[in-house]
Amino acid sequence: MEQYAAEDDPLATAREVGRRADSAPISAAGGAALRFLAAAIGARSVVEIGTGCGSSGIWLLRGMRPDAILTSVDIDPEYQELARDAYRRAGFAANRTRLIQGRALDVLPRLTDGAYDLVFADAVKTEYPDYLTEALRLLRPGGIAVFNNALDAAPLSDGPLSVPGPGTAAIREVGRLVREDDRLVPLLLPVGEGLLAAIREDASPGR
Ligand SMILES: C[S@@+](CC[C@H](N)C(=O)[O-])C[C@H]1O[C@@H](n2cnc3c(N)ncnc32)[C@H](O)[C@@H]1O
Repeated sequence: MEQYAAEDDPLATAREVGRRADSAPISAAGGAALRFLAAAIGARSVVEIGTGCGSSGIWLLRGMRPDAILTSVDIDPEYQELARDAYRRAGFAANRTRLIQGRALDVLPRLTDGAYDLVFADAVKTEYPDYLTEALRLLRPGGIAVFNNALDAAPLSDGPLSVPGPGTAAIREVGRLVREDDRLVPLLLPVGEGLLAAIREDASPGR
């Protein structure tokens, strides 16, 4: 499964740059799932939380419509410069991306309510429940929130390593919040690092 999605030169280069910079680029399988989801809903407007060195952004842009804009937030301006290079190498014009430098929880409240088709979260795990709150405000009805590293919520053994850290506890919490929210259609995809996805349902009468 992990090898099915192949990375071409721009993606392989972005991964290598990200690996050297220690920015934990998304796996090819996870990226392919992001591309699929963006394409399935014809995404025109996407928010990414955690630009890194551009790997997930390239996957998202490849699924989005040709005129779509990726808004990507990261606290680290150097990562964002590397991401800008990665998007350019992948053939995307500069006006297809809006890179905003800052803390996610400072930047997200400034973005417009209901204006986005997809929100992808891949930054601070302990902030995932807050990202969910922001995503539900940012998404249009029918839009999708996606959280990376969802499999970190599942301990692989009963040994000492299975004691949940704060990141693990937050990922479990966001999983519970998504599952128990009647406004959301949840899906846990066991690809890559694990993607927790949720469609924000249309709340119009008659549904
Ligand atoms: C796992 S990496 C993102 C990888 C990227 N999505 C990719 O596939 O290449 C997490 C990113 O979150 C950023 N980050 C850390 N704390 C942050 C914060 N408070 N607000 C926004 N971004 C933050 C880091 O600088 C890092 O680039």
